[in-house]
Amino acid sequence: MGNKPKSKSKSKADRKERRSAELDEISLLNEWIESQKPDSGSNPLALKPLPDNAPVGRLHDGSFSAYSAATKFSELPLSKKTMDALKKAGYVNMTEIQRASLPHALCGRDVLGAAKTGSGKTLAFVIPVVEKLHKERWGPEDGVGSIIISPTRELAGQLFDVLKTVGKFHNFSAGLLIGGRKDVEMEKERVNELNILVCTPGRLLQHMDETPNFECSQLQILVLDEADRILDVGFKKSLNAIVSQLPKHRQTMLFSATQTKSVQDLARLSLKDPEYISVHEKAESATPSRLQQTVMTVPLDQKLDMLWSFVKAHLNSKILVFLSTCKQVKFVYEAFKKLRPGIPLKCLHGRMKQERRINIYSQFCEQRSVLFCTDVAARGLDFNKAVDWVVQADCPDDVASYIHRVGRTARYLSGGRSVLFLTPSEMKMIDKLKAAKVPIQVIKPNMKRLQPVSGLLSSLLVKHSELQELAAKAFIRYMRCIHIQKDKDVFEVKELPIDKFAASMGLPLTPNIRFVKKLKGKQLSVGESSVLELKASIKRQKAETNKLREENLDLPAELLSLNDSEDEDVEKDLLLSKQTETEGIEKSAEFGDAVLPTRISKKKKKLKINIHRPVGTRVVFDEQGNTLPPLARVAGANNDDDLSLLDKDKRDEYYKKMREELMKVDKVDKVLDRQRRRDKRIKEKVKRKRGLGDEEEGSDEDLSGSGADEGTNGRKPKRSKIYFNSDSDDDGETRGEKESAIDDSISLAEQEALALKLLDAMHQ
Ligand SMILES: Nc1ncnc2c1ncn2[C@@H]1O[C@H](COP(=O)(O)OP(=O)(O)OP(=O)(O)O)[C@@H](O)[C@H]1O
Repeated sequence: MGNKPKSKSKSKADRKERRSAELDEISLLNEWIESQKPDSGSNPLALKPLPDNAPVGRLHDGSFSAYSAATKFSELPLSKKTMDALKKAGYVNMTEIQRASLPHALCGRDVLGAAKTGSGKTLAFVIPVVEKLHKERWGPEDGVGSIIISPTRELAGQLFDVLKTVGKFHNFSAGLLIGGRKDVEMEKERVNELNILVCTPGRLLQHMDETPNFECSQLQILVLDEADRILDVGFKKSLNAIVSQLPKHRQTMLFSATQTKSVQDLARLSLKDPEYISVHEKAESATPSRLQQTVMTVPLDQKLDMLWSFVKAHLNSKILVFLSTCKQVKFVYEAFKKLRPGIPLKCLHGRMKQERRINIYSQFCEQRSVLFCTDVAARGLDFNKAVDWVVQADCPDDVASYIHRVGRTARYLSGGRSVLFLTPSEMKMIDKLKAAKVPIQVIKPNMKRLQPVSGLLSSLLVKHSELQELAAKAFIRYMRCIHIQKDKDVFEVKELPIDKFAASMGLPLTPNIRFVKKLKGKQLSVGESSVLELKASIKRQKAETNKLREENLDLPAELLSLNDSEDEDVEKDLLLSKQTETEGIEKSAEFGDAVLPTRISKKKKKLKINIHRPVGTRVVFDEQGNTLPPLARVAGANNDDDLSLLDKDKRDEYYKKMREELMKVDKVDKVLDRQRRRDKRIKEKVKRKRGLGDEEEGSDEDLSGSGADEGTNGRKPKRSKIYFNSDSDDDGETRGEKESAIDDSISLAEQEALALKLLDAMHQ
């Protein structure tokens, strides 16, 4: 009992001692920072590094070591708590952007930092944030001391994790404020107690507008990560509203791989003589040196074939595929999933629920898989285990967007590869990339290795009407996206093979798009064209905002042969099929010379062997001796009716008939299949009994062992279930959905058989 007051006083004394040690440390750090400040405008990278084992901090003569020449974190004037956290996380040596910016940022200057993707910019601003509040002895009662703004929720989450790592031993409170979370009311209750906010602009503004007593009048540091994006037109209003509520006297830091220097932008943020730190400005390339970048021409109507072929040839890789709209991501993901490429597929876009987005993001961090995504994943994300390939299946909006997308691979010290598909009318993008110091190699696709998928898509679309709807929406969104693009040197709807593209997606008809009709229909007079241009520019602005919304950026080898120079590595790796990956596929099979198996196409080109067709299935040839994909044959039979399909009633009737026929064929198929499986089971049973008899005669132990192994009646698990289980898990689908996914998927053999039967039935 008597001990109690003693221990209380002891802990009080401890606290007092700790506080006084902390105060001493802070005053030493301040003295050190003040005495060795780098000259304003100087580049710390130009200084001679400190010799190894040189004394650090206060020296014998009372002076301090020159931290502006630091190459290691331990040579910087950092608190022990931050140093311990960095050590624990394994950070020892600084990257160039950290060496160049930290000395300036630690002495309180505004910083405008630019460095290549994956070069460690996050620590370059998180460390000064933590240190500033530590030195100010910031506490819960002081309110918001720092705000870090990110354009996307995933990136905000990632920044928050880095902040937690660096601030591990500090006592600040920090909060992640991003849209799409249901607990906004709880957030409102607690947000006033937070010292550091990591947020997206929309959510921050929501709190500024709605949360009682929420204020940031004491703010010390504001950070904009991916600053050029946040200063973009899409965020303009939100950012202006946010900045108007912040005190002008603060430190501001802006970071990005593609930095803004626009005076207007900087004036909006009231930067004071900012330090422009662009460590890779003089570098030979604007992208990481370990990144191998290639580009090839892919006609729009062969894009899906090319993408499918690429995925099939890289089943052991982690691949990020960028498409331009959410709808395309959905369509390609759903369609490819049904075709079962042999690698888990995932998709990420802004229309997904937040929880699902987070799940997909973390699963992709851990797993070999293909992630189809919009630009929501283009910036800042640091996928835990290296991404092997970045595939830009759709052309990026501009050079900056290209740089950020490819920057998801080859991060820090690791290597990576990227390939960009450009349609013939988008080829000017190559000049723009080269002018921006992007070392990109032009390569030619090896059409012999192309695996056409369009025919399969046609059959999928007939079987699954929801997929047809998705395809139509994806088609329309893509066209609109091209239409509203600013850069008309690169993006021009008129140049696109619209009908062929629709057909390549498996669509029986080209969906009607008003603006395309308008563009096609008449030659515009000068007056009309400027009115249209004006309308287009308004649309572009709206679209920019919508795009950000879509992304939920929170507003309320063998396929390729090198063209110029030969690079064997690239050649081999791109679409180099491994033997194991081509199981069930005739190795020597060739496929058509880029013939698109579209239904409406009347061109009869050579199409040799369909490599998807399992050995032994029936092949049907047309009069010229060419094979035809399943539904192209059906369409061929009705070629005369193609035009009449434009009539909605007739089209519906046509589809209804097709579906009925398919259902009939399905029924027959199911009966046959059931019978086949029953026969197989009986055969296996007989075989097992025989085997069992042998074993019984041999040994009892063996018998029990084999019995245990055959807990599933000796049947092998179904291949499709294993695959779809893993995929469905990826999607966070409910059990019911998973099951329907299993039922819905049709194998290639089934598709062929169905189409053949359907053809017979229709002829009859
Ligand atoms: N000093 C360091 N030592 C070791 N690893 C580091 C260091 N600094 C950063 N990294 C690692 O490098 C990777 C990339 O860092 P970061 O995400 O900060 O890059 P970035 O420059 O912000 O990229 P982006 O422009 O794409 O946003 C991360 O995995 C990070 O942990």
